[in-house]
Amino acid sequence: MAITQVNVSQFRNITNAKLNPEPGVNLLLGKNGSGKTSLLEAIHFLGLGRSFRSHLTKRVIQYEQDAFTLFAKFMHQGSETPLGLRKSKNGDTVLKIAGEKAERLSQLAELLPLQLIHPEGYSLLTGGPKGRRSFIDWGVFHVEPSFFPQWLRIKRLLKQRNMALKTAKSYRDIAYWDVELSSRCLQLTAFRRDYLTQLGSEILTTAADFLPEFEFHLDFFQGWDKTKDLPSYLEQNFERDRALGYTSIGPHKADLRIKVAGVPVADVLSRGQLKLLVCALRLAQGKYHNGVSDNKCIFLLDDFTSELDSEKQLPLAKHIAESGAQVFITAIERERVEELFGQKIKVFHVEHGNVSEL
Ligand SMILES: Nc1ncnc2c1ncn2[C@@H]1O[C@H](COP(=O)(O)OP(=O)(O)OP(=O)(O)O)[C@@H](O)[C@H]1O
Repeated sequence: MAITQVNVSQFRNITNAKLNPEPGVNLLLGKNGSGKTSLLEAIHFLGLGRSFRSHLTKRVIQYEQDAFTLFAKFMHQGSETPLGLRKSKNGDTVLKIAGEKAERLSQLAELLPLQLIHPEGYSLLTGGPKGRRSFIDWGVFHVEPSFFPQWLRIKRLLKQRNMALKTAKSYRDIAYWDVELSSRCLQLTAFRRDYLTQLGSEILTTAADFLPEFEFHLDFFQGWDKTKDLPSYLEQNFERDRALGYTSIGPHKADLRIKVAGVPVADVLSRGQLKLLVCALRLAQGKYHNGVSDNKCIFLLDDFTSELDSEKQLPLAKHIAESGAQVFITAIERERVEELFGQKIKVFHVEHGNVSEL
């Protein structure tokens, strides 16, 4: 799985750019503010249908323009597949996959699995559980085809249940929702648990390469007390949920808790150490994915040479090389990246939003 062509139009400071990346290491080289991260962000958009820097589309559309357009070709199941995405300020989205109009942005994630390592990525560990749930679900989504429809159905059932809670006089008024909800929640939770059981050892060995001084403990919180039977626990929580106006237990509350000596990592690790741990999590997930899927994951590394000290850059380069994945790296200077990844690097020079191949 590799991107063979990317065209970017009216995206941040990039008016028009075309790249033909290598299946291996691609370096996006340029001065501060030249547009390196914007290119990475455009590739991220193609893989996930959203930015990693802003949730507002209008922020990434070039100033004074109405829309951005992205186009890519990538190798998929032995043939080159085209992909196009256009997003407008008025909210319109046009997505085309292999020449056909596609309805859901989630189809992008199926086609282009991406792992991003960037300077603000440590919020995965310092922020709320939502980011960590997405981390787990990224992996489950790619290995378990029935995960996504299951999750969509659960979200719908929860919405209906929450609406019903507002008018319910007794538990009998919402019991109807809980039969289907419970069985689906249990199945989804089993998917997550199985996936984390597989991924856990990959995470721990990768983390030991970056932070050998710590012994990490991973704990999957499924979203409710695991000793409780979900259907009866939902019933027990009825009064509380009614008072809150929403369902307070379930897989929508799940979390991946990572601790050192019983303490959450966010409370003990330095910011640099948190960044290293997030690197380890993303690398482990990408490597695990590449071991079980034919649709190989692509790594996007934003500015890691100025973010990680030189000793810690080594395990990062080692794991990327081992994964055999395509990688896009932004940097201000090329020497260190060449030292780490060898000479077989394709270099693109970025200057004032213009991209040229060196
Ligand atoms: N919507 C937009 N339209 C046009 N230009 C924009 C837009 N949003 C941001 N910019 C500008 O795009 C430029 C490129 O930003 P980018 O973050 O890609 O730079 P970079 O090369 O990664 O820099 P650094 O090395 O400093 O991180 C910046 O000058 C920024 O002000």
